[in-house]
Amino acid sequence: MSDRTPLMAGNWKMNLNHLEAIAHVQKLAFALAEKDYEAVEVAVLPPFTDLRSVQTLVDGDKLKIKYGAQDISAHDSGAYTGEISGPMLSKLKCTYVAIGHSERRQYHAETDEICNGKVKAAFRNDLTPILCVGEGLDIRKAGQQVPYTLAQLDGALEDVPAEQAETIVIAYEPVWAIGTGEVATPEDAQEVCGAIRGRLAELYSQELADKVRIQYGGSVKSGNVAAIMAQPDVDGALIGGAALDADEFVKIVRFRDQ
Ligand SMILES: O=C(CO)COP(=O)(O)O
Repeated sequence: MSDRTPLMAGNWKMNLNHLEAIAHVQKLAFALAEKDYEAVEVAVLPPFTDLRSVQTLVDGDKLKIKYGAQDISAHDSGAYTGEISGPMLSKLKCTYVAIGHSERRQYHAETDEICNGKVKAAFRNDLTPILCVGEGLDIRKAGQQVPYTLAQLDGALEDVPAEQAETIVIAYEPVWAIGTGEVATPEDAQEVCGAIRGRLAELYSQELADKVRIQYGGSVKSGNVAAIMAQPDVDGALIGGAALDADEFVKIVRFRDQ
């Protein structure tokens, strides 16, 4: 068992307005106990428009729930209509920012180069990137999931120094398992998460690789989380649909009880 603290993060995607966000975080705060936060780091990634409301609640009640954004601009300010900058997110005391989620890669044509710019913007602004990588079904069928995912990792980490890379979170999310109910087997998750850790050791050092948390994402639920978390290189989960149900999310946080 590693000494990496598991990170359970709820990616709300484009769900829950700011009033619903407040109600949801209040439910989580009510259900979660001190011992949960000691065992697991708990985070939510709401839409941008909810972040101020979540910050006010977390700050006001000194909650231990962390929060962050689902995307970030590669630029810190300027004429970039519709974008949200790193300084804006760190001013709202965000801890995390998801970068390169497959839905952003697919619908917004985000390349590894764009992700690299966003990873650097996050670090420049004291935000921890949750870098999402993972293959589509065609790649999986061709048995190319490891080289494909490692190439995404290499691209997003280009010129990122070790002192920054050691704090990054990597989320391995096979695209074919997202929102489909088709969860990867624990062995599938371990194969790629283990390869990611191996590549971090090659790019940086084994010591650094041993510090980095690697999450699995894709149809995680209370019923399958324990088996996935039992894998040696899986240090948490990035949860989509199941994170919108507070009771279910709390059960996932308590994966050791499942
Ligand atoms: O994309 C995901 C989290 O970022 C996973 O989504 P689901 O848990 O809904 O499959």
